[in-house]
Amino acid sequence: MSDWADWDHIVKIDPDKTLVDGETFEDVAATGTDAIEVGGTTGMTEEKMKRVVDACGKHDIPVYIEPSNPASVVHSDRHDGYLVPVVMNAGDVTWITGAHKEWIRIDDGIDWSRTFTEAYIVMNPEASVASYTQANCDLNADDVAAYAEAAEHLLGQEIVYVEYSGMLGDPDIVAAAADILDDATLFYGGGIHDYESARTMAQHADTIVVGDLVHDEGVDAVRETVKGAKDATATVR
Ligand SMILES: CC(C)=CCC/C(C)=C/CC/C(C)=C/CC/C(C)=C/COP(=O)(O)OP(=O)(O)O
Ligand SMILES: O=P(O)(O)OC[C@@H](O)CO
Ligand SMILES: [Mg+2]
Repeated sequence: MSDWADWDHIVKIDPDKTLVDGETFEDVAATGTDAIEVGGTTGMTEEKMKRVVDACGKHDIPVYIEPSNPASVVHSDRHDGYLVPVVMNAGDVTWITGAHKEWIRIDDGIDWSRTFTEAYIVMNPEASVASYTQANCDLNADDVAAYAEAAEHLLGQEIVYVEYSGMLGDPDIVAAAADILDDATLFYGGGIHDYESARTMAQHADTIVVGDLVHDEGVDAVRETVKGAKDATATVR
Protein backbone atom coordinates (compact mmCIF):
# COMPACT_ATOMS: atom_id res chain seq x y z
CA MET A 1 0.00 0.00 0.00
CA SER A 2 1.34 3.47 -0.82
CA ASP A 3 2.31 5.67 2.11
CA TRP A 4 -0.13 8.41 1.16
CA ALA A 5 -3.24 6.20 1.10
CA ASP A 6 -4.07 7.12 4.69
CA TRP A 7 -2.70 10.68 4.81
CA ASP A 8 -5.39 13.27 5.63
CA HIS A 9 -2.96 16.18 5.96
CA ILE A 10 0.48 17.20 4.64
CA VAL A 11 2.60 20.20 5.63
CA LYS A 12 4.62 21.53 2.71
CA ILE A 13 7.85 23.14 3.84
CA ASP A 14 9.37 25.59 1.37
CA PRO A 15 13.13 25.34 1.90
CA ASP A 16 13.44 28.92 0.70
CA LYS A 17 11.25 30.15 3.59
CA THR A 18 11.83 30.05 7.34
CA LEU A 19 9.67 28.70 10.15
CA VAL A 20 8.12 31.17 12.62
CA ASP A 21 10.70 32.39 15.17
CA GLY A 22 11.26 29.85 17.92
CA GLU A 23 9.47 27.04 16.09
CA THR A 24 11.29 23.88 15.00
CA PHE A 25 10.59 20.99 12.61
CA GLU A 26 9.86 18.94 15.71
CA ASP A 27 7.00 21.37 16.42
CA VAL A 28 5.81 20.89 12.84
CA ALA A 29 5.90 17.11 13.22
CA ALA A 30 3.99 17.45 16.52
CA THR A 31 1.04 19.24 14.86
CA GLY A 32 -0.40 15.82 14.01
CA THR A 33 0.17 16.23 10.28
CA ASP A 34 0.61 12.92 8.46
CA ALA A 35 3.64 13.83 6.34
CA ILE A 36 6.01 16.60 5.36
CA GLU A 37 6.67 17.49 1.72
CA VAL A 38 9.76 19.60 1.13
CA GLY A 39 9.19 21.69 -1.96
CA GLY A 40 9.05 25.16 -3.42
CA THR A 41 9.54 26.78 -6.79
CA THR A 42 12.27 29.39 -6.44
CA GLY A 43 15.47 29.04 -4.46
CA MET A 44 15.50 25.25 -4.34
CA THR A 45 19.15 24.48 -3.66
CA GLU A 46 20.60 21.15 -2.59
CA GLU A 47 21.98 22.74 0.58
CA LYS A 48 18.58 24.18 1.63
CA MET A 49 16.82 20.91 0.85
CA LYS A 50 19.35 18.85 2.83
CA ARG A 51 19.03 21.16 5.86
CA VAL A 52 15.25 20.72 5.94
CA VAL A 53 15.32 16.99 5.21
CA ASP A 54 17.96 16.38 7.91
CA ALA A 55 15.97 18.41 10.43
CA CYS A 56 12.66 16.67 9.65
CA GLY A 57 14.19 13.22 9.33
CA LYS A 58 14.73 12.97 13.10
CA HIS A 59 11.00 12.85 13.86
CA ASP A 60 9.18 9.68 12.88
CA ILE A 61 7.04 11.31 10.26
CA PRO A 62 7.20 10.55 6.53
CA VAL A 63 9.31 13.13 4.68
CA TYR A 64 9.12 13.35 0.89
CA ILE A 65 11.02 15.70 -1.41
CA GLU A 66 8.94 17.45 -4.06
CA PRO A 67 11.55 18.71 -6.53
CA SER A 68 10.69 21.70 -8.70
CA ASN A 69 13.61 21.09 -11.05
CA PRO A 70 16.24 18.43 -11.69
CA ALA A 71 18.87 20.37 -9.71
CA SER A 72 16.82 20.18 -6.52
CA VAL A 73 16.68 16.40 -6.31
CA VAL A 74 18.65 15.74 -3.13
CA HIS A 75 19.92 12.19 -2.69
CA SER A 76 19.87 11.12 0.92
CA ASP A 77 18.49 8.24 2.94
CA ARG A 78 17.19 10.68 5.54
CA HIS A 79 13.83 10.89 3.80
CA ASP A 80 11.26 8.43 2.54
CA GLY A 81 11.26 9.32 -1.13
CA TYR A 82 10.32 11.70 -3.88
CA LEU A 83 6.99 13.01 -5.13
CA VAL A 84 7.79 14.41 -8.58
CA PRO A 85 5.18 16.72 -10.11
CA VAL A 86 3.87 16.24 -13.66
CA VAL A 87 1.79 19.29 -14.60
CA MET A 88 -1.23 18.16 -16.65
CA ASN A 89 -2.16 21.68 -17.79
CA ALA A 90 1.35 23.10 -18.28
CA GLY A 91 1.79 25.41 -21.27
CA ASP A 92 5.39 24.27 -21.64
CA VAL A 93 6.15 20.58 -22.16
CA THR A 94 9.21 20.96 -19.93
CA TRP A 95 6.87 20.45 -16.98
CA ILE A 96 5.12 17.42 -18.43
CA THR A 97 8.03 15.29 -19.61
CA GLY A 98 10.91 17.62 -20.56
CA ALA A 99 12.49 18.24 -17.17
CA HIS A 100 11.83 14.59 -16.28
CA LYS A 101 13.76 13.34 -19.31
CA GLU A 102 16.68 15.65 -18.50
CA TRP A 103 16.69 14.59 -14.86
CA ILE A 104 16.74 10.91 -15.83
CA ARG A 105 19.47 11.56 -18.43
CA ILE A 106 21.84 13.23 -15.94
CA ASP A 107 21.02 11.53 -12.64
CA ASP A 108 22.26 7.96 -12.25
CA GLY A 109 21.14 7.73 -8.63
CA ILE A 110 17.38 7.53 -9.07
CA ASP A 111 15.73 4.99 -6.75
CA TRP A 112 12.48 4.16 -8.51
CA SER A 113 11.27 2.19 -5.50
CA ARG A 114 11.04 5.51 -3.62
CA THR A 115 10.13 7.81 -6.51
CA PHE A 116 6.50 8.58 -7.36
CA THR A 117 4.64 11.27 -9.30
CA GLU A 118 1.89 13.78 -8.54
CA ALA A 119 -0.33 14.75 -11.49
CA TYR A 120 -0.76 18.48 -10.86
CA ILE A 121 -3.67 20.53 -12.14
CA VAL A 122 -2.55 24.13 -11.48
CA MET A 123 -5.57 26.41 -10.94
CA ASN A 124 -4.32 29.75 -9.53
CA PRO A 125 -2.96 31.97 -12.35
CA GLU A 126 -1.35 34.28 -9.73
CA ALA A 127 0.80 31.50 -8.25
CA SER A 128 4.50 31.34 -9.09
CA VAL A 129 4.00 27.74 -10.14
CA ALA A 130 1.45 28.88 -12.77
CA SER A 131 3.89 31.27 -14.45
CA TYR A 132 6.79 28.87 -13.87
CA THR A 133 4.93 26.20 -15.89
CA GLN A 134 2.87 28.56 -18.10
CA ALA A 135 -0.18 26.67 -16.88
CA ASN A 136 -3.58 27.21 -18.52
CA CYS A 137 -5.63 27.87 -15.37
CA ASP A 138 -8.82 28.85 -17.17
CA LEU A 139 -10.53 25.52 -16.52
CA ASN A 140 -14.11 24.70 -15.49
CA ALA A 141 -15.22 21.66 -13.45
CA ASP A 142 -15.59 19.47 -16.55
CA ASP A 143 -12.06 20.36 -17.70
CA VAL A 144 -10.60 19.56 -14.28
CA ALA A 145 -12.52 16.28 -14.06
CA ALA A 146 -11.27 15.32 -17.52
CA TYR A 147 -7.66 16.09 -16.58
CA ALA A 148 -8.10 14.04 -13.38
CA GLU A 149 -9.55 11.10 -15.31
CA ALA A 150 -6.78 11.35 -17.93
CA ALA A 151 -4.16 11.38 -15.15
CA GLU A 152 -5.55 8.25 -13.51
CA HIS A 153 -6.70 6.15 -16.48
CA LEU A 154 -4.57 7.37 -19.39
CA LEU A 155 -1.32 8.11 -17.55
CA GLY A 156 -1.70 5.67 -14.63
CA GLN A 157 -1.14 8.33 -11.99
CA GLU A 158 -1.67 7.34 -8.33
CA ILE A 159 -1.94 10.94 -7.09
CA VAL A 160 -3.90 13.81 -8.64
CA TYR A 161 -3.09 17.22 -7.11
CA VAL A 162 -5.51 20.14 -7.51
CA GLU A 163 -3.21 23.09 -6.87
CA TYR A 164 -4.57 26.55 -5.98
CA SER A 165 -1.30 27.53 -4.24
CA GLY A 166 -1.68 30.89 -2.52
CA MET A 167 -5.51 31.09 -2.64
CA LEU A 168 -8.45 29.07 -1.35
CA GLY A 169 -9.92 27.24 -4.33
CA ASP A 170 -13.46 26.39 -5.43
CA PRO A 171 -14.77 23.34 -3.53
CA ASP A 172 -16.98 22.42 -6.50
CA ILE A 173 -13.88 22.11 -8.68
CA VAL A 174 -12.24 19.85 -6.07
CA ALA A 175 -15.46 17.81 -5.82
CA ALA A 176 -15.53 17.36 -9.61
CA ALA A 177 -12.04 15.81 -9.48
CA ALA A 178 -12.94 13.67 -6.44
CA ASP A 179 -16.14 12.37 -8.06
CA ILE A 180 -14.39 11.16 -11.22
CA LEU A 181 -11.43 9.38 -9.58
CA ASP A 182 -11.60 5.65 -8.85
CA ASP A 183 -8.47 4.62 -6.94
CA ALA A 184 -6.13 7.57 -7.38
CA THR A 185 -5.58 9.72 -4.28
CA LEU A 186 -6.72 13.34 -4.56
CA PHE A 187 -4.45 15.98 -2.98
CA TYR A 188 -5.76 19.55 -2.59
CA GLY A 189 -3.48 22.49 -1.73
CA GLY A 190 -4.03 26.24 -1.73
CA GLY A 191 -4.97 28.87 0.83
CA ILE A 192 -5.88 26.54 3.69
CA HIS A 193 -5.52 28.74 6.76
CA ASP A 194 -7.90 27.56 9.51
CA TYR A 195 -10.17 24.75 10.78
CA GLU A 196 -13.05 25.64 8.44
CA SER A 197 -11.07 25.88 5.19
CA ALA A 198 -9.32 22.61 6.05
CA ARG A 199 -12.56 20.79 6.84
CA THR A 200 -14.29 22.16 3.72
CA MET A 201 -11.56 20.97 1.37
CA ALA A 202 -11.00 17.69 3.20
CA GLN A 203 -14.65 16.81 2.56
CA HIS A 204 -13.71 16.41 -1.11
CA ALA A 205 -9.96 15.73 -1.24
CA ASP A 206 -8.40 12.65 0.32
CA THR A 207 -5.44 14.73 1.51
CA ILE A 208 -5.05 18.47 2.04
CA VAL A 209 -1.69 20.24 1.77
CA VAL A 210 -0.86 23.26 3.92
CA GLY A 211 2.11 25.40 2.85
CA ASP A 212 2.31 29.16 3.45
CA LEU A 213 0.46 28.95 6.78
CA VAL A 214 3.30 27.10 8.53
CA HIS A 215 5.76 29.83 7.50
CA ASP A 216 3.41 32.79 8.03
CA GLU A 217 1.36 31.87 11.13
CA GLY A 218 3.13 28.86 12.66
CA VAL A 219 2.27 25.48 14.15
CA ASP A 220 -0.72 26.49 16.31
CA ALA A 221 -2.55 27.57 13.15
CA VAL A 222 -1.42 24.42 11.34
CA ARG A 223 -2.75 22.27 14.19
CA GLU A 224 -6.24 23.74 13.59
CA THR A 225 -6.06 22.63 9.96
CA VAL A 226 -5.08 19.12 11.06
CA LYS A 227 -8.21 19.03 13.25
CA GLY A 228 -10.32 20.23 10.31
CA ALA A 229 -8.89 17.55 8.04
CA LYS A 230 -9.34 14.77 10.59
CA ASP A 231 -12.91 15.84 11.45
CA ALA A 232 -13.92 15.91 7.78
CA THR A 233 -12.44 12.50 7.19
CA ALA A 234 -14.19 11.12 10.26
CA THR A 235 -17.61 12.36 9.10
CA VAL A 236 -17.08 11.14 5.50
CA ARG A 237 -16.41 7.62 6.78
C1 LIG B 1 11.60 16.34 -13.15
C2 LIG B 1 11.97 17.01 -11.89
C3 LIG B 1 12.95 16.36 -11.00
C4 LIG B 1 11.42 18.20 -11.52
C5 LIG B 1 10.41 18.97 -12.30
C6 LIG B 1 9.07 18.83 -11.57
C7 LIG B 1 8.05 19.79 -12.11
C8 LIG B 1 7.25 19.35 -13.29
C9 LIG B 1 7.88 21.02 -11.52
C10 LIG B 1 6.85 22.02 -11.95
C11 LIG B 1 6.57 23.07 -10.86
C12 LIG B 1 5.97 22.47 -9.62
C13 LIG B 1 4.67 21.79 -9.77
C14 LIG B 1 6.63 22.55 -8.45
C15 LIG B 1 6.15 21.90 -7.17
C16 LIG B 1 6.33 22.81 -5.96
C17 LIG B 1 5.30 23.90 -5.84
C18 LIG B 1 3.98 23.76 -6.48
C19 LIG B 1 5.60 24.98 -5.13
C20 LIG B 1 4.59 26.06 -4.81
O1 LIG B 1 4.98 27.15 -5.53
P1 LIG B 1 4.14 28.49 -5.37
O2 LIG B 1 3.33 28.46 -4.10
O3 LIG B 1 3.38 28.75 -6.63
O4 LIG B 1 5.25 29.57 -5.24
P2 LIG B 1 5.81 30.26 -3.94
O5 LIG B 1 7.12 29.58 -3.74
O6 LIG B 1 5.91 31.70 -4.32
O7 LIG B 1 4.83 30.03 -2.81
O1 LIG C 1 0.91 27.56 0.29
P1 LIG C 1 -0.51 27.11 0.20
O2 LIG C 1 -1.46 28.15 -0.37
O3 LIG C 1 -1.00 26.54 1.53
O4 LIG C 1 -0.55 25.88 -0.84
C1 LIG C 1 0.02 24.65 -0.42
C2 LIG C 1 0.56 23.88 -1.62
O5 LIG C 1 -0.48 23.44 -2.45
C3 LIG C 1 1.56 24.72 -2.42
O6 LIG C 1 2.15 23.88 -3.41
MG1 LIG D 1 3.08 29.29 -2.25
